[in-house]
Amino acid sequence: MSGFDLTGLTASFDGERVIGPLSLSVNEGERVGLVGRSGAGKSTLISLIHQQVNRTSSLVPQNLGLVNALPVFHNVYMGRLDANATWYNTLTLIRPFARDTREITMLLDELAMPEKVWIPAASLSGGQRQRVAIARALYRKSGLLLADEPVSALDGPTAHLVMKLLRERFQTSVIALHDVELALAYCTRIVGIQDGQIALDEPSEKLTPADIMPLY
Ligand SMILES: Nc1ncnc2c1ncn2[C@@H]1O[C@H](COP(=O)(O)OP(=O)(O)OP(=O)(O)O)[C@@H](O)[C@H]1O
Repeated sequence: MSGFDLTGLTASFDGERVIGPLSLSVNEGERVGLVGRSGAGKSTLISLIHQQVNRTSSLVPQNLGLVNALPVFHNVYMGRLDANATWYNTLTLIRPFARDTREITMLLDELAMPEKVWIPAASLSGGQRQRVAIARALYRKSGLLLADEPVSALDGPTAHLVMKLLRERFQTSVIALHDVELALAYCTRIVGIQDGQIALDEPSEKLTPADIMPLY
């Protein structure tokens, strides 16, 4: 099951409520675009969902969560750390197994950066770092993707390439996007967040960019 049905979602910082209480139910197969102005609560909502689904989802956080001192390979490999035995993960740190190297290089090839597999994450550009976090989420092979602005640092054609890949590989997704056109093109449902509440929830096919603009 990759959908979820969550109620009573709330988050506060320093005693100030920034999310909810709200309910969000997402069916398997839905692709939800989370939109809303900066500070509306999208990132907070994504991490709440991630906690509530017991961290089983594939997550692309806004800060990417890469380990700079490790090569791209190991940053991607981390997507599936919990699926392997400790001895296997420890050996991989020193000398990766050929089948994992093959799989991860193929993923990086799909993201147009196979030559970076042994480069430390610290030496990558912003857009390359973002693609490593996306590769890590793809490598996890979860049915549910939670992604926070996953293509914000990518040029137009690369953003489309990544959005197509995410649509193809994840059955269900919740993706925060500032680019309303991308949200309408790749998501089946748009959820608009305003002041920590759901202010819009409609199928994408019923919406135009002008319908979403009042949220900004
Ligand atoms: N760790 C934190 N400590 C205090 N306040 C926080 C923290 N994280 C988020 N907030 C506050 O919660 C509110 C929602 O933030 P959040 O990052 O969820 O918004 P967002 O919609 O994702 O914004 P953006 O589009 O800029 O990423 C903001 O007012 C923000 O200042």
